[in-house]
Amino acid sequence: MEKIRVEKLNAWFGNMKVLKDVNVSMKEKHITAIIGPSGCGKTTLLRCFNRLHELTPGAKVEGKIFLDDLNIYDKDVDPVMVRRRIGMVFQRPNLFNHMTIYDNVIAGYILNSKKLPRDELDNIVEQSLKLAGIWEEVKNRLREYPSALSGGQQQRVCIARALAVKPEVLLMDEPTSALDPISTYRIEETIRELKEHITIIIVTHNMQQAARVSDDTIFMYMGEVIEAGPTPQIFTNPKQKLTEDYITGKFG
Ligand SMILES: Nc1ncnc2c1ncn2[C@@H]1O[C@H](COP(=O)(O)OP(=O)(O)OP(=O)(O)O)[C@@H](O)[C@H]1O
Repeated sequence: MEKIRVEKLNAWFGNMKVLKDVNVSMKEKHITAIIGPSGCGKTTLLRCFNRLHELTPGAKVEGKIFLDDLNIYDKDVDPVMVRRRIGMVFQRPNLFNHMTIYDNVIAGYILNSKKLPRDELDNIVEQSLKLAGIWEEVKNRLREYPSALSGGQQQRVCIARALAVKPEVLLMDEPTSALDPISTYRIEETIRELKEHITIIIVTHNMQQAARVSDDTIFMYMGEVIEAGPTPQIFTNPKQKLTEDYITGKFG
């Protein structure tokens, strides 16, 4: 089933058009990878999904993105609600250093002044850290600060924090680009486990990673979607010459 559908999406930074008539969709509880050479618009497209792009001064978006039946760019849609339903994990771990690991996981609740009973919060923290595959490593360290954790552990706490508010979609912008191979492997494992619960869209520079983790792949070039389809087909039998040239390393 389709979870997200993009229709005639165009985006700008000032006068520079960086997304050109993008039409593409993502299936529910699938992992969709967005690949393409540097500067082709992967991150911009990702940031349109939770209405972050428009926060950059001078940036503009036109077109529609449907989350189920809701066009998130409709005039009366609240971007904060969109960001609750569509969470995001960034390239580098960005935990709040002055907050404990526990408080970081429930930061979404603290920042929204949403008061929940302690045992409910405890439960959210445990479930989120379990889903992010880091519970065993931090369950006795919840009152410590993030700086006590490795980069890979911090990134998994970031994933837990994003999951804690129970989003339907998780956006990941090169989530392992700052990590060593073992941490990368563990995050990829976590991503694959998460798809049982959630729809995932991941931007990656790393084609092996796209091939390893994703069900579907979108190939972009100079602001356009060139080809989208099941990952095995994109990697072994692409329809477009440009896709084939990129996949086989002729440019990139
Ligand atoms: N804050 C910004 N202000 C102006 N232009 C920007 C800004 N961020 C990105 N761009 C430009 O928009 C275009 C698309 O960038 P985007 O970051 O979406 O590409 P990308 O495919 O994610 O690249 P990379 O793989 O290098 O991260 C590029 O030409 C880039 O230089």
